[in-house]
Amino acid sequence: VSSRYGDKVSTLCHRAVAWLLRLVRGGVCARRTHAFVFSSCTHGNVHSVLETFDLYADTHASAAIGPETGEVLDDVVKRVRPSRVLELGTHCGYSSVRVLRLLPPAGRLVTVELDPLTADLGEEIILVAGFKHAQFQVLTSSSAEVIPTLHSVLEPAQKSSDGFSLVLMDHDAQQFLPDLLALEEEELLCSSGCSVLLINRRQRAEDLREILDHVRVRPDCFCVKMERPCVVEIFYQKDKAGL
Ligand SMILES: C[S@@+](CC[C@H](N)C(=O)[O-])C[C@H]1O[C@@H](n2cnc3c(N)ncnc32)[C@H](O)[C@@H]1O
Repeated sequence: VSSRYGDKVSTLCHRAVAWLLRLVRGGVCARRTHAFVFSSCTHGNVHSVLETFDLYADTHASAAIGPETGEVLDDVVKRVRPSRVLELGTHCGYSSVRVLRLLPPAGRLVTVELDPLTADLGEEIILVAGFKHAQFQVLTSSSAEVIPTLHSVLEPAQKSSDGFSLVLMDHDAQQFLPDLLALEEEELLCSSGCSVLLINRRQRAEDLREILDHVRVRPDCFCVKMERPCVVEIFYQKDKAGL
């Protein structure tokens, strides 16, 4: 019994150390990326901000989706023309800036970041790129905690809203399915159509297996619209006739 107890304690310790390392490394990565972009880009110039991120990523480890996946994201934003976008996983704001620059004048981005310091750094970069708080909101929270509160963030003055027509998930692959289900449960996915982009960081099919298996057994409201090694697009529509 005591050896089993010891094993459990040791597993917990390993997990705690791994979590701390992820937190510290993540913080360092965000601070370095932010410092480089902030000091090297032309403030107020979106293209310069994105170019500076890409320049940084040429020589350093970077959490930003980068130009290749960024172009896939751009194509989806141009096709969907969303008025409300939800991003899970802000980091330093690279993908937020990519999305914001393509939104219509009335479009809004809500972006969620778990780590408070990273959220502040990301928000600053979005402002440096020239966007205003009327166009975006950074929420510091875990996706699971924030989703049930999003109705009030979307349309504070109204009881109901159309929900998000684009969701970008680039936070934690293990959260993709629970968060998708929570968004559906809360009726936060636009019923007339919502594209959900899943960023497959490790480009491993098994990382997305759970969510794709779920989607494929529900053809009444989901379909897989695009499947690339680094990004998968799921399309949600409540009314099957439109699929
Ligand atoms: C890969 S980075 C996002 C990169 C960003 N999309 C870009 O292209 O610049 C993932 C971010 O998600 C955050 N994150 C991880 N799990 C999360 C969760 N459950 N809820 C919200 N944010 C989370 C991490 O702190 C990290 O900053």
